[in-house]
Amino acid sequence: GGLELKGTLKMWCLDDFQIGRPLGKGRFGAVYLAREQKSHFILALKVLFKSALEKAQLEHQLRREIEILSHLRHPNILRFYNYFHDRTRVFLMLEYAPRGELYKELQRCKCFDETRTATYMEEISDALIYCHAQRVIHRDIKPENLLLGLRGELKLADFGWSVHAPSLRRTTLCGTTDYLAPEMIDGRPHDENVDVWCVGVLCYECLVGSAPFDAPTRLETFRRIKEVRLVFPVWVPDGAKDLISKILNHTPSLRLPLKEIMEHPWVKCKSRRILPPVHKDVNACGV
Ligand SMILES: Clc1ccc(CN2CCN(c3c(Br)cnc4[nH]c(-c5ccc(CN6CCOCC6)cc5)nc34)CC2)cc1
Repeated sequence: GGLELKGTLKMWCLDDFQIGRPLGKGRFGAVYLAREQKSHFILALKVLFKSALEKAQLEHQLRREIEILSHLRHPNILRFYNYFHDRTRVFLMLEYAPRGELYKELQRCKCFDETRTATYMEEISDALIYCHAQRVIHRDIKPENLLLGLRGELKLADFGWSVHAPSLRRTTLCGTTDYLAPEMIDGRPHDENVDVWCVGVLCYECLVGSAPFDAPTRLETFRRIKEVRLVFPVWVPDGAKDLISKILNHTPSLRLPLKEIMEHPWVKCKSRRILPPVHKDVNACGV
């Protein structure tokens, strides 16, 4: 079962856990495998250093991520159970994704076949339909923020950049440029359709093994994104080319809606999505 609830609102602390191996290091901290002492429940514990967060003025962004994550429950969204902090660190209790990070899998396989790619398209579209229904836009969809569950299903993680739509970006852009939508580059107001753009870029990168607007310099990548200079290798199947071309439209409102991505003939025929058995969500950690 889930992490048992003690009393009404359980205040967690580090002593409640046995810390396992590090799952990865980041700029502001690290993620460890952890086991809750009483229930032996396995989870991922993300440790962030308050000093680093303050220096980068990201405390408000973390507060927003916690606020947003604590209300999201979907099989393709990495579950957030609870959080706690001590004098120097903030701890996020997150679902453990047993099959690791999608981008490492993509590096290992070079590219994915149609079945695997179409299944990911169905899963991420369903997760985003759920987020957008709550006016949450992720804004940072890319292989680095996607994890793989027990059955290889996609788990959308890292809502650090997510906001409530509509929104104007306030903090400077950092990290990969390949997934930026044209309106994000121009700093124009953006809405849920930035996530739809990223689904198109992800579909291309999964099938081809490199991003559609990849270029030697950041500036050239921006130019290719704004022109939507889309070039497919000859072997990309027509169904996938049709889907990607309908998503990667410069005009946000003309992009194929998520529901129609899920119903696209190529996705319908190639996807082998397995939904986990629905279980009554034991009131895990009182979130
Ligand atoms: Cl502060 C910060 C620190 C590190 C990172 C980068 N990753 C973010 C995602 N992290 C994981 C989270 Br959150 C939740 N569940 C996970 N599960 C794993 C994981 C699980 C299994 C493996 C081992 N591989 C699995 C695939 O086969 C080869 C071996 C590697 C990683 N990483 C995470 C791992 C670290 C982001 C932010």
